[in-house]
Amino acid sequence: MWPVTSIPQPDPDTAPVRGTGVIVGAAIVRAGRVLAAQRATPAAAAGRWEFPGGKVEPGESEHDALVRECEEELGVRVAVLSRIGADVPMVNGAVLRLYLARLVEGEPRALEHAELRWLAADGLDTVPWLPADAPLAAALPPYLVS
Ligand SMILES: Nc1nc2c([nH]c(=O)n2[C@H]2C[C@H](O)[C@@H](COP(=O)(O)OP(=O)(O)OP(=O)(O)O)O2)c(=O)[nH]1
Repeated sequence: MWPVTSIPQPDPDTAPVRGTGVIVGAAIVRAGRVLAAQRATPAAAAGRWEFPGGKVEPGESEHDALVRECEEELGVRVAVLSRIGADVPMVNGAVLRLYLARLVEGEPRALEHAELRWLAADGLDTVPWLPADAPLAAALPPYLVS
């Protein structure tokens, strides 16, 4: 019989994660409200709300991925600031990582989403978030003081 050994597990909040395992989201805050986006696809996630963003491509920094995704999805340029909350593990083994962001240029348009909404702190629970986003939305109120 093989001896049973205890393998130390990395701390999920601090361990480095390979680029393709990270989904970055942008909490774009303006005047005390955060921009939430309703997914249009795939069918299983359609109707749920999320933060604009997406997968970090190999060789791409997380900041660059967020800037790229916000251009593709919203038609805006953002400045990426500090991280918000801890990584949220997702069912596919990836993690969702949220960053505070500010609009630098343009007005967000739903180029890939079904709808966009600016939510104040007291409106964060008015939309059905994707499961991984709920704990991150709950961490937002301190950032939504106008
Ligand atoms: N962008 C984004 N995706 C999220 C969030 N929460 C969450 O569970 N997801 C999931 C949905 C998808 O399964 C995955 C990211 O998919 P995506 O479609 O946004 O990423 P992408 O643009 O890089 O994907 P692709 O269509 O280019 O393949 O992460 C979130 O807040 N923002």
